[in-house]
Amino acid sequence: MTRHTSAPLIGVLAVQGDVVEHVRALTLAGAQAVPVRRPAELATVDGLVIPGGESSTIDRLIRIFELDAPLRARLADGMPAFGSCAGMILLSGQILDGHRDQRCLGALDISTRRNAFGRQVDSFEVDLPVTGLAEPFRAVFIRAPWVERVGEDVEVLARVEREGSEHVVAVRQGRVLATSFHPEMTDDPRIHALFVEMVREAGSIDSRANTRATARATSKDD
Ligand SMILES: NC(=O)CC[C@H](N)C(=O)O
Repeated sequence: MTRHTSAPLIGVLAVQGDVVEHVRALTLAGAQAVPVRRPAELATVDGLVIPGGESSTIDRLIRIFELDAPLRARLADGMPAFGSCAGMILLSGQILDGHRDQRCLGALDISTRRNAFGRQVDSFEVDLPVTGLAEPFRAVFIRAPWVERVGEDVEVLARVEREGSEHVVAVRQGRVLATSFHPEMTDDPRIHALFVEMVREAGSIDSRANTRATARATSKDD
């Protein structure tokens, strides 16, 4: 599952949403990127992006494609993941203003409010300072969520100010990254590069742990 080359294999969940844009951004950021539609494809990737789109539709399709259980299992097992916009909603622990029956994957200890900034006409762009990036990032918000509650293990990477209030719009918790905005819709690969680095780091930590486990098992056999 974990490769040792410098280009990790990163999947983009491809049931609905802006898959092609993420594949392109990941490739620019130095990863090998593949669409993921089947459990067998999910099993081969070192990390996964959940794209922007419509979170309740993606949630429904995940279940129809029988990806729900394998996805939860891989996330619980420490697979790195990055969600943008609808992807952030799906990775959350709680959805506010969700569709009836809409579920989330609980990989981030956050509560996310859907369509928090208003309707489609309220889509906007700002130059956003993001922790870990030297220069502000041109952030594109489209019917975006914001993060209303952040658990204590969650690091806030960015906040945006709208109409006099500040809202959390980028977070990281361990191996899971999420943004309310769409870095895949710009030509700037820095957020994807941050995620590719997280995947590389996770791969080398896991392979060191595997080496130690093998060494322990071998020494027991001696
Ligand atoms: N651009 C987007 O991904 C929009 C997200 C959408 N409003 C949802 O609830 O899923």
